[in-house]
This record gives sequence, C-alpha cells and structure tokens, in this order.
Amino acid sequence: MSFEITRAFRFEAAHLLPKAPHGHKCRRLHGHSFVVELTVAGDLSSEGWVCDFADLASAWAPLHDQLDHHYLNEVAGLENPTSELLAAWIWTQIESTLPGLVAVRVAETCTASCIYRGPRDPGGGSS
Ligand SMILES: Nc1nc2c(c(=O)[nH]1)N=C([C@H](O)[C@H](O)COP(=O)(O)OP(=O)(O)OP(=O)(O)O)CN2
Ligand SMILES: [Zn+2]
Repeated sequence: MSFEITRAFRFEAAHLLPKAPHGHKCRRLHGHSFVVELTVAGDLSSEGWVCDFADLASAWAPLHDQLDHHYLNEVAGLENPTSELLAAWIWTQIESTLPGLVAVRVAETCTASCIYRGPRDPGGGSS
C-alpha cells in the first residue's frame, strides 16, 4: 500500500457533551463547522489512482444528510458526540462502502481534531 488519498468534507451541526465535567462549557448547547477527512490507502489501479476522489464523495453523501444541520445528540449512536466518538461512528457507517479506508479525521475547530484509524488488531500485534 504505497499511496494514501484524502478528501475533506464540511458540515454544520449543533451538539453538547453530556459527560463533560460539570461546569465545562461544552455541556452547553453549541455548534461547529465540522471538517471530516476520509483517507483511503491502496496501490494504483490502471487509471493511475487509488480510487476516484468522487468515490469518497459518494460514500460521504449519505452521512452528510444525516449530520448536516442536525443536533448530533439526537442521531442514533451519537448521544455523546465527542470528536473521538463521532470519528468512530463515521468509520462504522462508512467502512463497508469505502474499501481501503484507513483514517477518519474529525475537526471541530481549526485547532482541535481527532484521527481514528479503526479498531485495534484483535491479535494485539505488539510482538
Ligand atoms: N478530547 C476532546 N476534548 C474536547 C472535545 C472533544 O470532542 N474531544 N470537545 C470539546 C468541545 O466540543 C468544544 O466545542 C471544542 O473544544 P475547544 O478546542 O476548547 O474549542 P474552543 O474553540 O472553544 O477553544 P478555546 O481555545 O477554548 O477558545 C471540548 N474538548
Ligand atoms: Zn463542541
């Protein structure tokens, strides 16, 4: 796997973090212009690409519909929508339609983001 390609997407949404410590500002309802980056790895096909960037956009489209201008806490599985749990949720939703997916990056702001690279190898893999 010599190449990785990434495409970025944006959506606007509201959330609050119900498990943040009492008094934390993020327990209050607020919103972000979220940026999601999907990364796919692979060898080059006969077209000279890993896959068409448009394939990433097609995979993302149904998620955009579920997330954009929604209250994330009301989306099934996103009752505690931290960046980390949102990235893992996106991975679960999209992995079957995006072969070669290796990373989902979620940025709430210009300076704060999370990268999820999928579930750990069940074998542990530390030897
Ligand atoms: N590990 C995580 N920490 C925080 C998350 C998160 O998802 N994972 N989320 C939040 C809040 O949603 C908050 O809106 C974003 O945090 P923050 O970087 O503090 O955003 P600000 O723009 O308000 O940053 P300031 O520098 O304080 O202005 C909090 N933590
Ligand atoms: Zn937030």
